[in-house]
Amino acid sequence: MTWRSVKECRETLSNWAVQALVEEAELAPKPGLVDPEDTGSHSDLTFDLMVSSANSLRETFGLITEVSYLREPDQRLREEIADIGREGEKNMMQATGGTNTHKGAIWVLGLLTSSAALNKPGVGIKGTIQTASKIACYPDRYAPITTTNGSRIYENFGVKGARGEAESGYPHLINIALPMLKESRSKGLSEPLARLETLVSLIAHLDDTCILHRGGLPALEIAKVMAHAVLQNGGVSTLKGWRKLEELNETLLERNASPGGSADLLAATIFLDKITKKDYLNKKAMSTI
Ligand SMILES: CC(C)(COP(=O)(O)OP(=O)(O)OC[C@H]1O[C@@H](n2cnc3c(N)ncnc32)[C@H](O)[C@@H]1O)[C@@H](O)C(=O)NCCC(=O)NCCS
Ligand SMILES: Nc1ncnc2c1ncn2[C@@H]1O[C@H](COP(=O)(O)OP(=O)(O)OP(=O)(O)O)[C@@H](O)[C@H]1O
Repeated sequence: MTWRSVKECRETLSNWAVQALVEEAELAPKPGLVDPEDTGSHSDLTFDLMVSSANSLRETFGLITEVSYLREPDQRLREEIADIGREGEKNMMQATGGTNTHKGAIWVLGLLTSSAALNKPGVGIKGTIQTASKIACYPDRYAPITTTNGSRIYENFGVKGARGEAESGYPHLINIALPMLKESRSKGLSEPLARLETLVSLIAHLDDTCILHRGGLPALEIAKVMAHAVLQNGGVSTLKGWRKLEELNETLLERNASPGGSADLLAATIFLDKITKKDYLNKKAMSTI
């Protein structure tokens, strides 16, 4: 099986990446994060801004798809998509008037769209993640030497954040988010509840540098404990679990903390879910050779 053309590949994958970001933003009520009901811990973000930022990234994901199309993962590809990703960050900053809406999301969805474009469709979720990780492991030789929230966190806490998650093969996608989405659906949860449960399970496990840089280690620890409490009390589809989710939200707001890394990995989970949809695999997006 293969794509009919690079154009089809580009349009399909960039649409799904943008759609995954929009669906992540639309999910509510997310603790500490921007959604249609409130802006969580973010005084400089709105739901409309998240959606227009997501749409402004279609070109970035499209270009990444195009340069990756049926290539091998190698150092040159890594550097080409790093360049496009950095340009995408600049465009995002322009589209939002200087606010970071999707930096972490550009990183993970950039790597995944690149991987999905260079692999043939049908390689599956694990294959797509493995190649994305392989690309991330090549050194980014032209990365500007600047201090970022992530670099400060690494110096202070030794936590590797978004880069470490990619280089180690996305363990929180493989071991936490994807199994939780599957399990929640098989228990009969509605799609929004299954996604919310997936987000909570990510918060319970991830060393999220977004929480760390806003609230320090105490915020990260309490967020994990309280997210675990949601799951231990039956999850988001039960009254007790829902109360715990509200408590988690209140605590994150009190500490001005936001699980942006978990939100990015939820968007990645939604994207990966789309690439295994049967209509895409059987007929819609490709021909069989
Ligand atoms: C690696 C990245 C994220 C930069 O790291 P940096 O230290 O500057 O990130 P910073 O801390 O400012 O933001 C990272 C964001 O990642 C997310 N995040 C935080 N923790 C985690 C985690 N444990 N796992 C996954 N994502 C996380 C959050 O949204 C957070 O805000 C990336 O932006 C980058 O290197 N870009 C260069 C362009 C590039 O190579 N692109 C390639 C594909 S597009
Ligand atoms: N729905 C969402 N709400 C808020 N953040 C999200 C959401 N979805 C994804 N994110 C991620 O959260 C990160 C935004 O975090 P944050 O606002 O803390 O930005 P920052 O620039 O790291 O911090 P600061 O604004 O404090 O300097 C982005 O990298 C983005 O990918």
